Amino acid sequence: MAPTRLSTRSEYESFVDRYDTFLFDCDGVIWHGSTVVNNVPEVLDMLRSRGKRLVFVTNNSATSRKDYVKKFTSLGIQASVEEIFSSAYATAVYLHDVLKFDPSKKVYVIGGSGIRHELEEVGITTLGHDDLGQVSLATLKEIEPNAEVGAVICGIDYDISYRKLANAHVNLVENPDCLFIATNDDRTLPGGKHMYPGTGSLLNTLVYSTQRTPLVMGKPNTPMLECVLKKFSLEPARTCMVGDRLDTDILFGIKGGLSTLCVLTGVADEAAVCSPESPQANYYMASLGDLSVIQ
Ligand SMILES: O=C(O)[C@H](O)[C@H](O)COP(=O)(O)O
Ligand SMILES: [Mg+2]
Repeated sequence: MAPTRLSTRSEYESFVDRYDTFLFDCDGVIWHGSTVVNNVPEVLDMLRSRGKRLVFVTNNSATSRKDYVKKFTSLGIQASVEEIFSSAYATAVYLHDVLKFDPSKKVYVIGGSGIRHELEEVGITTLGHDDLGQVSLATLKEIEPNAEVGAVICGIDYDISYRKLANAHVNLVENPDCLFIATNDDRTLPGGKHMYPGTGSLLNTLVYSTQRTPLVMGKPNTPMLECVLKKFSLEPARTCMVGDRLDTDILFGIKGGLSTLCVLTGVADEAAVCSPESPQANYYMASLGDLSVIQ
């Protein structure tokens, strides 16, 4: 079923009135990199003024929730830590609360400060963020499995290095008890003008070399979905997931029994959004900033 295209003021009004909670994806919906999408701050203000609850659900694990608040503020958007649910936070919650990860063990991280800080918040020590040094065949033998490492986590890492990959690889291959977790597995990362390699593209280097399958946290996978549904006690019939990608955001909404809105901000290809295998009823399409016509 093709999505219902919203384009008139009355269509926007009745769409907004249908829901109490809006889950917003971030990359490609609220912003592209560090550029906010036109009129989106006004749309979010309008929703808040109508008493709507906003939750920001992002697969981007590069930034901690506290630092996301700073980013939102810098872009003129009000947001609290409690409203932000990133794949780094979902990973920390899952390791700590669900897997009951042994705090005497450490986590080797391929990823940014977002993962490190969220894990530290739940008392888990991380390794790997400064493994940036050059490697040669002569120095390769220095890279050994570390018995203290109980898990390897892979997220988006703008400072990816062979040294990090080699450390992650030996820990995953030499220690079968070492958990293998990915914050998400998006193939690409929207950066505004272009798409770039996403977490999934980095992750698959390790999947290929170790022949191990990671547990993936982020949209549309179950760990993130269950955490969000539980933490915010969502009423599916009154909740809409707003995203830019069918394979993560829209599928996440469908799995949660939510309504979905696919936004067209130059990332989601309109043809793909309208593809015949597009999902179910309560599936909408709009340019998010256009909703600013209603106050
Ligand atoms: O590669 C990634 O990690 C993702 O493309 C990216 O960060 C997605 O973030 P989201 O659209 O879920 O905010
Ligand atoms: Mg996105």
